[in-house]
Amino acid sequence: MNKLNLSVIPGDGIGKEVVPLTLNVLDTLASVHGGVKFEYEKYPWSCEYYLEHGEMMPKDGMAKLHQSDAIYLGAVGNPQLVPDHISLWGLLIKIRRECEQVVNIRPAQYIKGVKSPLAEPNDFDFVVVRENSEGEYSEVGGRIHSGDDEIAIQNAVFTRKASERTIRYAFDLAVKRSGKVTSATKSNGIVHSMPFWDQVFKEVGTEYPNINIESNHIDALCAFLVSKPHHFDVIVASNLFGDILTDLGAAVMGSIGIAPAANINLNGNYPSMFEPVHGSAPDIIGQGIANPIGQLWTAKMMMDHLGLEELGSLLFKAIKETIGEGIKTKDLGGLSTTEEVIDYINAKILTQA
Ligand SMILES: NC(=O)C1=CN([C@@H]2O[C@H](COP(=O)(O)OP(=O)(O)OC[C@H]3O[C@@H](n4cnc5c(N)ncnc54)[C@H](O)[C@@H]3O)[C@@H](O)[C@H]2O)C=CC1
Ligand SMILES: CC(=O)C(=O)O
Ligand SMILES: [K+]
Ligand SMILES: [Mn+2]
Repeated sequence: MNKLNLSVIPGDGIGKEVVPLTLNVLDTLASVHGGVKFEYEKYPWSCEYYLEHGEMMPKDGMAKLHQSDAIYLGAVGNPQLVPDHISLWGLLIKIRRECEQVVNIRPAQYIKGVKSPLAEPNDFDFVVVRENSEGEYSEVGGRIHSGDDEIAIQNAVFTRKASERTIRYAFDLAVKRSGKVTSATKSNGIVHSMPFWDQVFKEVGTEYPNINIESNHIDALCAFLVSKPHHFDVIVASNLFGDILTDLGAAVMGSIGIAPAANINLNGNYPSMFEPVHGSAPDIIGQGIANPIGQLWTAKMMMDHLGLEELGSLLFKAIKETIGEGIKTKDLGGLSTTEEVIDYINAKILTQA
């Protein structure tokens, strides 16, 4: 029996509603497989944990995570209890950084049965490769003075190492897909880091003569994701640009409740982390209507990452068929609860296996 140890962090808000239920689906997948078992280490780290302990996770928390084969996280953030910059930097971003999860992979594709707000979604299928360790998400800066004289300075950090490995990851992915990489830039307004990013993109691109390359300013790229999402294959972006593009990707799919993400460690020293694109959705907590598909599609990415591609495919097929058969939560225009969607997907997996 291949035992896989998963660190499970439901986090806040709908993370707590969705993550525990999706573990049932993981168990179903394991039972179907027969040769694999998921063992869960569950951690209550969250904003409530912060109120009790004064920190988002304990001092030895990171060492515990390091033991696992993967980290499975819901969402972090409850601004009513803890300011977002404290909760996210104390847990989500801390894990991304300390586990050296240097790229964030976020696919978006047209899913039959999900009503895209676009008149002609044209079967789009793209992946955003987001730099996940630096860029605009930086602690470098500070605030001084007060009142009318108050100043806030926030520095973005772009290293050759991180830019290059992100861009190279995007090219390698494009080799396996349809052979096109689009870089998100803003070198007309951001005059140091973005021309640098463009230069690295061009340099790495010369190593991939068979890949088509293009560069779009982030503002135009946002518009193109709405007007012609089918044009794109792999999009590579800095941390903030990638963050924004992937909520947009989720929106053109039809709901942020279905969008998945994978924070990937590339050096093998620490586990990767799987968490959906969405946050803790405070506006729908406690109603039983959170869409579990984002979390489950994320679990599919985790299966693929753990070398269990057949389970990943089985899960994705069950997800698509469930949506196709109209078993959908409110955000997708359906009437089903979170639990009903999960139960249906579980049953699908069992009948198809
Ligand atoms: N990776 C993470 O853990 C992230 C955490 N956050 C945090 O989450 C909190 C809320 O942030 P928001 O900006 O409101 O973003 P959000 O993604 O939590 O919610 C945006 C909108 O999408 C809806 N939504 C999100 N996920 C859904 C799902 N699974 N099913 C149905 N509807 C869903 C929400 O109800 C809301 O109307 C904040 O504390 C924020 O910092 C935000 C984004 C990512
Ligand atoms: C924080 C956030 O929105 C993200 O990393 O996706
Ligand atoms: K999340
Ligand atoms: Mn985001």
